[in-house]
Amino acid sequence: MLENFTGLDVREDADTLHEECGVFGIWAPDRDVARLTCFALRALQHRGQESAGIAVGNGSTVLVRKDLGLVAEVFSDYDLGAMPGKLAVGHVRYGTSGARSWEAAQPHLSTIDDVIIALAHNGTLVNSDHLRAELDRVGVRFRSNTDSEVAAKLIGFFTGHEHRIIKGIRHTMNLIEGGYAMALARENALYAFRDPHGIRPLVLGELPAREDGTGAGWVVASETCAFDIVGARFVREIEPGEIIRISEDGLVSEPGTQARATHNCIFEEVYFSRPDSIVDGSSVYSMRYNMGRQLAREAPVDADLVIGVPDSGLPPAEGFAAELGLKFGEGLIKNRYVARTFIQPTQEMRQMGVRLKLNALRDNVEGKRIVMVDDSIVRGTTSKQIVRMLKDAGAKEVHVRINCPEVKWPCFYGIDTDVQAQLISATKNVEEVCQFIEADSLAFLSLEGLESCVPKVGWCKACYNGEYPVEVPPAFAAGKFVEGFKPVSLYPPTDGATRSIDEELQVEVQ
Ligand SMILES: O=P(O)(O)OC[C@H]1O[C@H](OP(=O)(O)OP(=O)(O)O)[C@H](O)[C@@H]1O
Ligand SMILES: NC(=O)CC[C@H](N)C(=O)O
Ligand code: SF4
Ligand SMILES: [Mg+2]
Repeated sequence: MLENFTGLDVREDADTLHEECGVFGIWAPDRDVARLTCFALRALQHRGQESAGIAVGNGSTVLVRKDLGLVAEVFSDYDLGAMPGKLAVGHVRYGTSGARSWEAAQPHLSTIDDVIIALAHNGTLVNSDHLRAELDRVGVRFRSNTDSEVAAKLIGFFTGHEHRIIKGIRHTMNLIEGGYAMALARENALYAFRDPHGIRPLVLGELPAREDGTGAGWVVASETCAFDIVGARFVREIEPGEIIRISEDGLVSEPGTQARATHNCIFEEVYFSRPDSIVDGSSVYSMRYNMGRQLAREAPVDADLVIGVPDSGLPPAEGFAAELGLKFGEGLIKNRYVARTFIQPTQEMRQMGVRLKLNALRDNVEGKRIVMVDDSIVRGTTSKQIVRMLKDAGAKEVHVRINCPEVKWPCFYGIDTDVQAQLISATKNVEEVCQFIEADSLAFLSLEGLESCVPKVGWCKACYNGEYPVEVPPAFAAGKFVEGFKPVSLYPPTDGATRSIDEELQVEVQ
């Protein structure tokens, strides 16, 4: 069955904004680490539905199980029972680099003599082609064509020379550019590290001991919602450029690479993160609610009912209605058993995909002037389908309100929107998009309005304003921008971006 998928890249067929990836790591020698990782991955399932994997360190080696499919499809009770260990890392994938294949599923392995390491990565590395060629030159072989495997093999390569994994990670962090939040397992230690701009999120939590004093441990995850499910307490964010190492010796924070200006992905707040997660000290739910209120102040409209597009459009719709004193209610019912994985690659089936997932609630919308709030318009497929659905169900007017600005620029740091021509707002203005989705009116939240609803940390906003914190190498960007669009690089590339492996081996790391 797997062979049907191997090497088949279906990302071109994707028709809505897809998530990125979720990573998790746990150090808890007297807990069932594989099962706890499986629970955590289920909490992070919204971040990626293509494949799932768990690697367990059991003191003497690393065991991995990964496959295409949802977490519940990949891991049986039997599988989890066969993976006892002290620590584990887990991953759910929506690929941004390489095929949607078994080989591209994570964690990726690398061996250094008799030591095995397993790496889980959320993000995209913009210079992985150069680094792959470098590894290729020195005889390193790959099983997949993903950027994440390049990182795993780089760590393995440098560790082979330096004989310490921490040094292997540091050399790798010197070279890789882009967005990354990574968790790495070896047989007796867990590592977690994050890109120097903090583009992709990674948080640290603590597992409290049981009443008898056993069971204490540490966890790392893309989002805090994964902590709640395993009973862990949020401790702090993993800092940009930091490496955390957890072993019998406890938790140690080590410098990885020089932190640069913080640029957390603002789209996490808008769409990717679950509303019950806490990001930068604020609840995602409350930030989205406030985005809805701000949107209502910026683009008010009189209506009989405000509805949200499930799931991420619900909190801002509630805020929008509250701000204007309008009625908030359900207008769309979501079939929670439909996974995008099953959406087929023809236009007819794509459209059916939205209908499979959502249906209009005629009782509530018939004869009414509706405000429909969603988090974003990317390619425009979802909004167009839903507006039609609401009108077919008898809505008199449908006013669309979007709680982020127009997505005009491609993302190269972990989201699969790296081709600008696919973004409807890159080539159409608000009025034209409104016509395309056949709405009665359309408005987007301003960038200033969005920023007023999130904490005052540094943000990556490149998909809205074209200002990229990490320079995208010309070869990687080739053909990805619409003619006439000139991205701005906020900083020059680092020295490591184009360095060869031989040159990096001359660099002293601690
Ligand atoms: O303009 P489009 O290209 O259609 O993309 C935008 C839509 O994609 C996302 O929803 P998605 O269906 O991916 O997931 P969700 O159910 O989590 O909202 C997002 O919430 C928008 O609804
Ligand atoms: N969405 C992601 O974070 C993907 C991670 C990695 N670039 C991959 O394609 O596997
Ligand atoms: S470009 Fe947009 S989606 Fe990509 S990391 Fe930056 S803010 Fe996030
Ligand atoms: Mg949606």
